[in-house]
Amino acid sequence: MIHFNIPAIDQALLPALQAKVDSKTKPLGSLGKLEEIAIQLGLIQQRLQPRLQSPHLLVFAGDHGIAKEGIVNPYPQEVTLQMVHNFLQGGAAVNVFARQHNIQMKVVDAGVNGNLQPHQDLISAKIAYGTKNYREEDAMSLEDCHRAIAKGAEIVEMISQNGCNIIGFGEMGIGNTSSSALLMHYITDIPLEKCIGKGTSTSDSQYKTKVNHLKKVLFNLNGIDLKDYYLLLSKIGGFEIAQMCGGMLRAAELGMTIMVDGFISSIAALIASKLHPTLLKYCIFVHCSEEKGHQALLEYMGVQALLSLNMRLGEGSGIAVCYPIIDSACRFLNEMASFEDAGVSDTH
Ligand SMILES: Cc1cc2ncn([C@H]3O[C@H](COP(=O)(O)O)[C@@H](O)[C@H]3O)c2cc1C
Ligand SMILES: O=C(O)c1cccnc1
Repeated sequence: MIHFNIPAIDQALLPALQAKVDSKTKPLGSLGKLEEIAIQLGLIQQRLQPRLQSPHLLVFAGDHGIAKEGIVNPYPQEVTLQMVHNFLQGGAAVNVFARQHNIQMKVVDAGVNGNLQPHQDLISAKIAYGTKNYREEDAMSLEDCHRAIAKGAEIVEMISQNGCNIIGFGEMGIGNTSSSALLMHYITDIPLEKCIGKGTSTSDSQYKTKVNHLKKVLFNLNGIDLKDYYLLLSKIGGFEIAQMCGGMLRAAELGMTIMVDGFISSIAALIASKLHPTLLKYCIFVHCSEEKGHQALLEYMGVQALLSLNMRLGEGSGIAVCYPIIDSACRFLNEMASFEDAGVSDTH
């Protein structure tokens, strides 16, 4: 089992960072959330001039056994593999936005049910050809869960060695809104119906079927220690969720800024933060998804999302869209003139 050592962020620099923000030629506090992000970046990097270096976005892909039934997911399981090809060809939403903002994107095969040819943007980290159906048996063995955590950590370490200090976590896996809702319910104790959203569906009747079907999973978990997060992940999780979780923990350990995408990415952050609460200080939750449970999940973690764009896609698409705002926060701190520099009069 892999151990992470995530340091608490030293707050000693906070007054100097706040003073720097306040010295800029603007009314006090007028850059709102940009000011909070600028300070967070400064604290994570422990300097008054934080820099965003080589931004990366990883899209972790994995299949879910339950998706084979076609009951909780309107789109068939094959779409995971097909979308991975689409990512590698540059045709998905996340590709378009990542290209727009010069974010390097890599696709991780965490556990896709199919074989993939080698590709320069593909990281092969397959644990298995999808999880098992957790309605019938554990999604994965505990051993595979630990392998997935370690693999995610290894991948992030490799990316950081290329000079990246800000990294985003997106995902692709048909059926993974169901796995995420179950994980949220067991970890937070929020009623299951408040955790389940429509996912890729737009129909109320499909939603009701999804809720009824997922309620049947509840029996399998009787008697397990719900605070054993790795065990829970192995019972009902996904390989992409486990790898994101390990990746986020290693990113925090390395002092990187973590960009969390929508509902599924936030579930990985939830598990990671249950294991190491200091993780949240390294995270920027870029947007609040339309997926039903996301707002409640963010509130449970005591965090606020940067934007609310009514998006409900996943892939890391929210990260790619919101990254320029984080960039703006960093730039104003570094480039904006102070009252003194510009000869502008401050308040009396
Ligand atoms: C074409 C297509 C592209 C996607 N890109 C992200 N997702 C998103 O939808 C899936 C989760 O929804 P559910 O639990 O309802 O299956 C995930 O793969 C997620 O990333 C997509 C889904 C589809 C169909
Ligand atoms: O918010 C998300 O991450 C999300 C929502 C719906 C479908 N897929 C992903």
